[in-house]
Amino acid sequence: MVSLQNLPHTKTVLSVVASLAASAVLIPTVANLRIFARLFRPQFTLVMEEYGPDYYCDELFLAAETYLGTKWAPSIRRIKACKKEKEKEPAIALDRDQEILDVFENIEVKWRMVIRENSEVRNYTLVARLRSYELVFHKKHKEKVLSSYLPFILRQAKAIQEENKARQLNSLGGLSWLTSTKIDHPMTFETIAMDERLKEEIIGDLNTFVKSREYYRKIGKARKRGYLIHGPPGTGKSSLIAAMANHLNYSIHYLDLQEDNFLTSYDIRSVLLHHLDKTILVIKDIDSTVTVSYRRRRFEPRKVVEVQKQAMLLRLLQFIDGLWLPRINELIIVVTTSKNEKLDPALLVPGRMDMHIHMPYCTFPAFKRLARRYFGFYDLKLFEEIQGILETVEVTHAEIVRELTKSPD
Ligand SMILES: Nc1ncnc2c1ncn2[C@@H]1O[C@H](COP(=O)(O)OP(=O)(O)OP(=O)(O)O)[C@@H](O)[C@H]1O
Repeated sequence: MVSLQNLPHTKTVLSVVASLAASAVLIPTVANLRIFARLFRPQFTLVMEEYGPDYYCDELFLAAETYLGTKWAPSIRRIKACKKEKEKEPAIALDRDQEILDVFENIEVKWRMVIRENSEVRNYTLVARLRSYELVFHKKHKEKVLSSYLPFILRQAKAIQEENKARQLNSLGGLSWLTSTKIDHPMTFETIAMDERLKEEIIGDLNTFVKSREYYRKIGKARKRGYLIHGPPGTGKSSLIAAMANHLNYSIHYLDLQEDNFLTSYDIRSVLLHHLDKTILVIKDIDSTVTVSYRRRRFEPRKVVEVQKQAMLLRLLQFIDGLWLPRINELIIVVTTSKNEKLDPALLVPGRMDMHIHMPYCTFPAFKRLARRYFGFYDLKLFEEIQGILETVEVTHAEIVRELTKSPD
């Protein structure tokens, strides 16, 4: 909640000034002159309270807290530190009555943290302590502070929060996402061995997607991009997903389409609505079938049926494309298969999966990259022979890595 106070009130100022001026003439002390100067300083104070009228945490207050947490000033004597589970580092915040000076495009502003005891009831809740940030600046900068500085604070805070967010690996347990671990996969686009032109194409596509928020908003579509990765087991499909997540700084959600309860549209909806933001939703081995047991009505016996994963995936994609999912904000869907020829043509129509990526058996350039990564070799006489062999046999990257890492020699 933000309120702008023109301090001090003109009438009060004039009357106080009149009496002060009178006394200042009689006793022109330094203290009097200071008070005099302060009263004339044309300041505005912008107040940002923690809670809005509906007792919702105010976005601007939180942004200010995040932004100021990165600022340090010798004047600060007391700070607060707290850490949320999903964050990498503890967050630092100003404590009561602490002040920070900031300069933005030659404008000087002063931030102050204020805590008031309070007995106000908001939305049936007693707010006992009201925290707020006060921003003090010269009144001639009012327009600039409102139109440039505050948006700058919001942007900065978002970037800091993103940076501090620990990326996670999640999988579906029942109908909710379980966080198993933090992503710490070393694979990057630098280390993955694959066709260089294809790699550049994927990086370009990902970068365009990330930058196209405005475009998706304009066309009114859910902001998602689908990648189909196909190739034999061990050629780097999962490694590519890790490289994509590392490149984008996204989390990963594994969706195992085995769940019995994944049959109803309601379930799909509740699973997806769980704020899948800045994440890669991974569905592996889409060519396979899953055995699902279900019952149509409550007292009927359960039936066991074989369901094509692709049918479930299609349904999921239709839901995501549907209008009821605009809340999904930056979602990348990656499906993998080792049998591309078994895929349902409906899945391959343009717009369903935006990019088809083939991960073939290991080629000679890919081998050289692996050798360089594991041994630091750039060239060897033996390479000629290996090149000849790779042209005649089908060998996966995983097999080569296993051989290369058998012994340090
Ligand atoms: N293209 C690659 N570049 C670098 N390392 C690779 C590559 N492909 C495979 N590897 C190595 O082999 C291991 C297994 O590969 P990965 O799991 O990515 O293959 P996959 O195609 O996803 O296999 P699957 O289909 O069985 O899941 C990786 O952890 C990595 O060490």
